[in-house]
Amino acid sequence: MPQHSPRDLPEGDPFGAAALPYGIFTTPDAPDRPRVGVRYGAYVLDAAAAAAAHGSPHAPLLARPTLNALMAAGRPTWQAVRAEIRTWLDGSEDHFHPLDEVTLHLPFEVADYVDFYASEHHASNVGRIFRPGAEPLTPNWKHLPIGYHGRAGTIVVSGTDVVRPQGQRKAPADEAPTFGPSLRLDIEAEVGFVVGTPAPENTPVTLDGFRDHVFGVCLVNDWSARDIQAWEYVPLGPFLGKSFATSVSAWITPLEALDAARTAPPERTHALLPYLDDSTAEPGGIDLRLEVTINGEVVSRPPFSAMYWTAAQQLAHMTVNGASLRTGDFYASGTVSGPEPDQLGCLLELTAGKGPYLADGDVVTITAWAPGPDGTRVGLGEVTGRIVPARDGSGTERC
Ligand SMILES: O=C(O)/C=C/C(=O)CC(=O)CC(=O)O
Ligand SMILES: [Ca+2]
Ligand SMILES: [Mg+2]
Repeated sequence: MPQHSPRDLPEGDPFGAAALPYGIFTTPDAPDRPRVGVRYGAYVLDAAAAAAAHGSPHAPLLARPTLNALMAAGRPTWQAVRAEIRTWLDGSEDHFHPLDEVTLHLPFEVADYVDFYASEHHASNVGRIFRPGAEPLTPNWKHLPIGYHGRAGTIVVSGTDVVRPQGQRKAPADEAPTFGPSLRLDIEAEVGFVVGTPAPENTPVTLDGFRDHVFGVCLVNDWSARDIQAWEYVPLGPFLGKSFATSVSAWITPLEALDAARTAPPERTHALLPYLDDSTAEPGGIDLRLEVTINGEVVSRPPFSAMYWTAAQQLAHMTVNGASLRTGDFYASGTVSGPEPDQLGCLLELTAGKGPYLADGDVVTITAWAPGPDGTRVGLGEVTGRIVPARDGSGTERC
């Protein structure tokens, strides 16, 4: 049944009271006034307007063009605001806007961006393709969550077109590199974690500190130009092959909404150093069911519960050297791939390195949901993007 009023939430809607993700939106009558919204079914609750109408002390955190002020306010405030929002859901209908009548914006100002490599299935598959003949997993892989620093300034909100990147490519058999549009443009289905509470330098975040620092979770597509990447990445890792654009969903799901989806990570095959040892910590895995479609056709259903390294371990690792955390720091899980052939999170793996990769005009959409309390579902929204031709206008066939 379509939702004619915010009060008619359809049974089983994944954007019910158990989810309540945050975003930043504008309405056509006030395009210059981005503010905090909360998704409820097919509607966006204007949290700033509802807070003002209810005399909430948190109104100033919500009448903002990004989530950063709310994110910086810390976990007790996140809990208080979420509890208040639940009481506003049956308030004035004037505070709700149909989702298809609003514009959604990049929900937070990104500070630093790190991308990890936490799926054993993905890392092994990619290792076999990129480094045939070598051990697929490097000797450090089971001892630390491998990551690299990405480009914060090119993170874009879902719905933004992605211009096919250009750069140097050189296949092993080529005599010299050539310059041009990437011919092996790929996706990476990932889950992102948004830091709210900062941490000063030289105070590493423990596994238990994860909940106090991470505000919420979103979906990520780490677009990857495999030809550029394969030629440039030795020895310092990914650079221009990934820095042209990274798409994130418009909705940030509060960590608390995923409590019922917590699950034990895969069994650890190697003893971990104390700061990463999660054998006695609360279950660090999260049961998120991702689905990847290209031009409307499902190509994969990657299970996030299969990730070897957890988001809590990644945060502990990121800060163990004394590095500080800022509000808006953002880290992505790494490509989510499961053990089955229909659970792989990128075309490199789905096509065993042979392609085809993305063609101009292709639309890639990643969605996900998690089990919520009492048999409900918690939707994570979607991250979508369309490939548009390289800036030099050269046509690129499906390749
Ligand atoms: O060289 C490799 O093994 C591959 C590296 C990546 O593609 C990096 C990356 O983005 C990792 C990930 O998403 O899991
Ligand atoms: Ca990645
Ligand atoms: Mg990227």
